[in-house]
Amino acid sequence: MALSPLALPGADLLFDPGFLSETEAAALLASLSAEVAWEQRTIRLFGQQFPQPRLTAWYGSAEARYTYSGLTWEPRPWTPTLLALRQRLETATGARFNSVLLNLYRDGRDSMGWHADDEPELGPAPTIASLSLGATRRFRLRPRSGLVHPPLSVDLASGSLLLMRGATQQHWQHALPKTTRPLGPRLNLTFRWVAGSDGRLLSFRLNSCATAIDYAGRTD
Ligand SMILES: O=C(O)CCC(=O)C(=O)O
Ligand SMILES: [Fe+2]
Repeated sequence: MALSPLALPGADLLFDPGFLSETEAAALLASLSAEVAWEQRTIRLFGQQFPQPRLTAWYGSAEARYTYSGLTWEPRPWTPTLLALRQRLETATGARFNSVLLNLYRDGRDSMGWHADDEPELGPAPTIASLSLGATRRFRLRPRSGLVHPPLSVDLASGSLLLMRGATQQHWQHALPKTTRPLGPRLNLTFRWVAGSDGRLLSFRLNSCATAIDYAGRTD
């Protein structure tokens, strides 16, 4: 299939519900679930530590150091599987990526809270390619202050590709809510370009007061 625009004011979104075939997506889910070094990180919020309600991993080129929810991550080196995927996504999108954040939502109790990917390392108008594998989950978008618009829901099925570009992160937040539906695991990869740690992009920080509030503990 092909990438086509999702109409949303102040955002630049492209969506391909079938970027990978079902078979390809299932094979990739199996290999990445096994070969990725998954971790459950903790997040500091209001002076307390909480386990993130999902497993994560960060891969990329050495310069792609990244600060996320108050944590600094050194990327693990690319694996052949991730490099091949990056190549494919660069060809399909015309963008360049030097890193990928992987999230594994083990079941419907795993989630990601409302945030925008507006860390200074990503620059003012990041292009983020989000590839989903496994269980279909509902991805929600809501406007940030200054924009009045109803929220948008997009069901991200296995093999789908969502491209967020331009001012999307400045005007919109997104989240992956919990669900009580019995679901298998879902793996999401967000390919990004992260500027080096020399601070080149710091002056472009536009949303300095944005918070990546991500507290949503599992109840088990
Ligand atoms: O799992 C998803 O679809 C969203 C992931 C996300 O927003 C992120 O990694 O920043
Ligand atoms: Fe995000």
